[in-house]
Amino acid sequence: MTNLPGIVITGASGRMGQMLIKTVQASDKARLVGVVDRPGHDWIGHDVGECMGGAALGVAVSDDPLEVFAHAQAVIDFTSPAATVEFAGLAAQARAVHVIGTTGMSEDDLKKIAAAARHATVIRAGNMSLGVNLLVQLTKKVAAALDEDFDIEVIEAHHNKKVDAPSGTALMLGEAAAEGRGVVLDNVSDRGRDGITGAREKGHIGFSAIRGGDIVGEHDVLFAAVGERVVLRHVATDRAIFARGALKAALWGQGKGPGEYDMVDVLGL
Ligand SMILES: NC(=O)C1=CN([C@@H]2O[C@H](COP(=O)(O)OP(=O)(O)OC[C@H]3O[C@@H](n4cnc5c(N)ncnc54)[C@H](OP(=O)(O)O)[C@@H]3O)[C@@H](O)[C@H]2O)C=CC1
Ligand SMILES: O=C(O)C1=N[C@H](C(=O)O)C[C@H](O)C1
Repeated sequence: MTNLPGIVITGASGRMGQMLIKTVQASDKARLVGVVDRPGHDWIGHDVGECMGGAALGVAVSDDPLEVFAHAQAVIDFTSPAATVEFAGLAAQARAVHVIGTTGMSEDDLKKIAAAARHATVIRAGNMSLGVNLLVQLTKKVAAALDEDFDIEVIEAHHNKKVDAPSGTALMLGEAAAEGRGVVLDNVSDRGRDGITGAREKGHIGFSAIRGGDIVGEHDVLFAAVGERVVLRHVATDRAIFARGALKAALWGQGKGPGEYDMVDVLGL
């Protein structure tokens, strides 16, 4: 039992943090060795199981990531860009696999994570579910098959607490569509249309974001031509799909060399 990879969860009190803790706890392939939350959070020092309203798990919430990472084989991190950049350096120092689900990262954040991945195993994806990663592959194929007479639009919907847009998943889908078409997304991306925008430019890839209620995550890739439309869709109804994917990544990463990997590597898609 004690030979099982030890996992640390950051952002313990968050929506994904709590789901990840339950997922690791229920697994017979890994053990929960630590959880981290922000300094000053009222869970610090208390048993995380009790904080979550259940039975004690024998794991206290810490505000000292480096001390906790030192006991882990993997850190699963769904927090904020600033926290994730800090954790990337600390996980590398502790020689723990860093699984990153955090979205909304800037180019500068991504450079810092790439730097950490020069001497650490980092697995990062804007969506850890099997279904979305399959949709990414399908999007690439459909975009390669259809010409610019088909306008590509990525439409996403999430809960009203989400802080970043477009979602990490929408960006993955946009990148896949651009790759399928043989173009660079940054050169053809249409985001945040408002006012007198002019007619849609041929070849562009548009993004729209809906925010409301408790929507877990919904993504459509629309290929719209004159007289017909193709729609590829993924609907998440339970955050457990992301947590299962993240745990799978943490286990897959054991023994892998330094580098930045994604869920396509993990799932072998
Ligand atoms: N890749 C994927 O499959 C998925 C990715 N996500 C992404 O994961 C991220 C988190 O989502 P969600 O759980 O809904 O968000 P929440 O806001 O519910 O959770 C984030 C948690 O991280 C904590 N946190 C922030 N900064 C620190 C820090 N410096 N040290 C420790 N903890 C910190 C927050 O604490 P506090 O509240 O005090 O700020 C909070 O508890 C988002 O970027 C989201 O887009 C979500 C689902 C799936
Ligand atoms: O913030 C969320 O909730 C989600 N974030 C990820 C994203 O930005 O795509 C994944 C999922 O859609 C849920």
